[in-house]
Amino acid sequence: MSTSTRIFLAVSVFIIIIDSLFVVLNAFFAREALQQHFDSWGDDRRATYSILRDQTLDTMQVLAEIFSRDPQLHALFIEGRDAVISEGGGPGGEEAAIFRTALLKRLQPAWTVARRDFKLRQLHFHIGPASLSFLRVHQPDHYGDRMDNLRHIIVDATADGQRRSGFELGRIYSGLRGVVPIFPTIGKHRGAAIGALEVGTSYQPLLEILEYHTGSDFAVLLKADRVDRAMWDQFRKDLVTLERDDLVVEATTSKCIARVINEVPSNLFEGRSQDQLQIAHFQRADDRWIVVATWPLEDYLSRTRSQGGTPGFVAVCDDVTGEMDAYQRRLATSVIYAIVAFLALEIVLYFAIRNGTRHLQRRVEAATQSIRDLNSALKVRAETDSLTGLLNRTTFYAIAEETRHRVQQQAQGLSVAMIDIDHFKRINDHYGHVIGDQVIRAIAQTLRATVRDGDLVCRYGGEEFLLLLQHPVARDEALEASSTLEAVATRIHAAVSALRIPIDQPDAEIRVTVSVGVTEMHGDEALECAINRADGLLYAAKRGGRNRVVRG
Ligand SMILES: Nc1nc2c(ncn2[C@@H]2O[C@H](COP(=O)(O)OP(=O)(O)OP(=O)(O)O)[C@@H](O)[C@H]2O)c(=O)[nH]1
Repeated sequence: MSTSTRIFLAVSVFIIIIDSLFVVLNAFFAREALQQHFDSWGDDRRATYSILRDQTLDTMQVLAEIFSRDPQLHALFIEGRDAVISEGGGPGGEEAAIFRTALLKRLQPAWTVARRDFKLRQLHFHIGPASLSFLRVHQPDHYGDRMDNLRHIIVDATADGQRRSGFELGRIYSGLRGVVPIFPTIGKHRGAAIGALEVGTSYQPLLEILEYHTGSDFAVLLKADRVDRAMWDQFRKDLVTLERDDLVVEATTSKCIARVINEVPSNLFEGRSQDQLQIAHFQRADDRWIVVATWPLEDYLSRTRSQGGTPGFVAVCDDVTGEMDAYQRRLATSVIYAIVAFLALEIVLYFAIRNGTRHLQRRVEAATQSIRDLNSALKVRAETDSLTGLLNRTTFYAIAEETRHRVQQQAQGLSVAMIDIDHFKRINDHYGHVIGDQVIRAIAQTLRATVRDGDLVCRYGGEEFLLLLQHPVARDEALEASSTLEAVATRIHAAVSALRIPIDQPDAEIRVTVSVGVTEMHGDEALECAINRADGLLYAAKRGGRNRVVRG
C-alpha cells in the first residue's frame, strides 16, 4: 500500500470519527432538548392543576359558608338535628322529617342555581359529633347513615369547629369538598360544633377547565382497592375501568384516555413521594407519539396526616407526534449533513493528496535529475582535464588497459604517441597564460579531431599530450601497420602545423608546431614501457630540432 493511500485511509478514519461524534452529540443534545421540553410541559400542567384545585376547594368552602350563614337554614337544621336526637338518632322520626323537608324546600332554588353555576355535586348537612347524615340535598332520599370512619373531613370539622377543605372519596362520588362547622348560634365559632355543612364538586368540571386552558387531556385515576372500600356498588360500577385492574378512571377529558393509560409504562403509577412528577413518551400502536405526565393525587388524610397513602394519580397527556417528527427529522438531517460533509472532505482529501503526491513526485524527479547531472558532471570532472576536456591521466590509464586487453584478443595492434608543443613557454611569456590556455585547448581539439573514434587522447601534463592509437589492421601485417602509424603521426603533426589560432590581439593569430614521439606496443608489453619509449622518442624529436615526428 502506497504512503498516499495510507494517509488517505488514516485521514478518512479520522473524518469518520469526527463525523460520528458530530452525529452522536447532535442526537444527545436533541434528546436533551426534547426531554427538557417535556419536563417543562409536565411542570406547567401540574402547576395549572394545583392552582385550579386550590381555587375549587376555596370556592366550595365559600359556598358552604354562605349557605350556613343563612339564618333560616341554620334554624331549620338546628331544629331538625334536635328532632333526630329526641327521636332516637339515625334517620329520626316524623318531626325530623318535617324539618328535613322544610330545609330541602328552602334550599332547592339556591341549590339549583349553585349546581348549575358551580357544577356542585353535593350539599350535605351532617349532625355532630362525627358524622350522621341529616340531609343530602343532592340525594334527599338517603339520610340517617353514619360516616364516622369514612368522612374524616366532617369528623374533624365537627370535633374542633374549624373550617376545612380537601378531596375525599365518597359513597356516591369522590369529590373536592369544602366543610364549615355549624354552631347553635350563627357567628359563634368556638369548641365542638353541633353539625357541619358540606359542599362538594367532582373532578370532572375541574379537568374540563384544565383542558380548555392547556389543550391537554387530563384524567384522575383512583386506586381500585380504595374505591372498592369507599363507594357504594351502584355508583362504583359507573366508573370507567382499565385493562390494568389496580386503577379506575374517576374523571377524564378524553374518551380514549383508557387506551392511552393502558399503554403507559407502568412505573408512572408506582408509589413515590407526594410531589414527584413522572414523565414518559411512547409510540402508540396507531403510530402516534404520546407524552404522559403523572403525579400522585392528594386526599384529605394524606395531606393533613400523611395517612393512607395516595388514593390515585392525576394523568395528563398530549399528542406530540409533531415534536417527535421534528426530533427525528433533526436526527436524520444531522446524519445527512455528516454524510455530505464526509463525502466533500473525502473528495477534497483525494485531490489534495493526489496533487501533493504529483508535486512531490515532480520535485523528487527534479532532484533526482539534478543529482544525476551533478554525478555525471562530477564524473566528467573526475575523468577529464578541466582545461581541454580530454581524458586525464588516471582515466587514460584505466581505459588504455581495457583497450589493450580487448585489442589483444582481436589480434589488433596499438601505438602510443607523446606530443609536446614546441617553445610553448615563449607563447606564455609573450601573450600571457590566458592565451596560452587558449592555445592548449586549440591543440587538444585538433588532436581529438584528427584521430579516430576508438583512439584515446589524454592531456599528459602542461603542454604535453599522450595518445593511444588503434591499428586498423591485423598485427601480422606489420608493414601496413607501420605505414599507417606513420601516416597518423604525420597527419597530427601536419594538422597542428596548419593550425591558425585566432586571438584577440593586434597580430591576430598564433601558429605553433609540435614534436611527436610515436612507438608501437610490442606483444604483452606494459603500457608504461611503451609510454617511456614514446617519451624518449619525443625527447629525440626535440633534440633533433623540434617540429617533427620521430618513430621508434
Ligand atoms: N598557459 C599554460 N601554460 C602551461 C600550462 N602547463 C604548462 N605550461 C607552461 O608551459 C611551459 C613549458 O615550458 P618548457 O617546459 O620550458 O617547454 P617549452 O617552452 O615548450 O620548450 P620545449 O618543450 O623545449 O620546446 C612552461 O612555461 C609552463 O608554465 C597550462 O596549462 N597553461
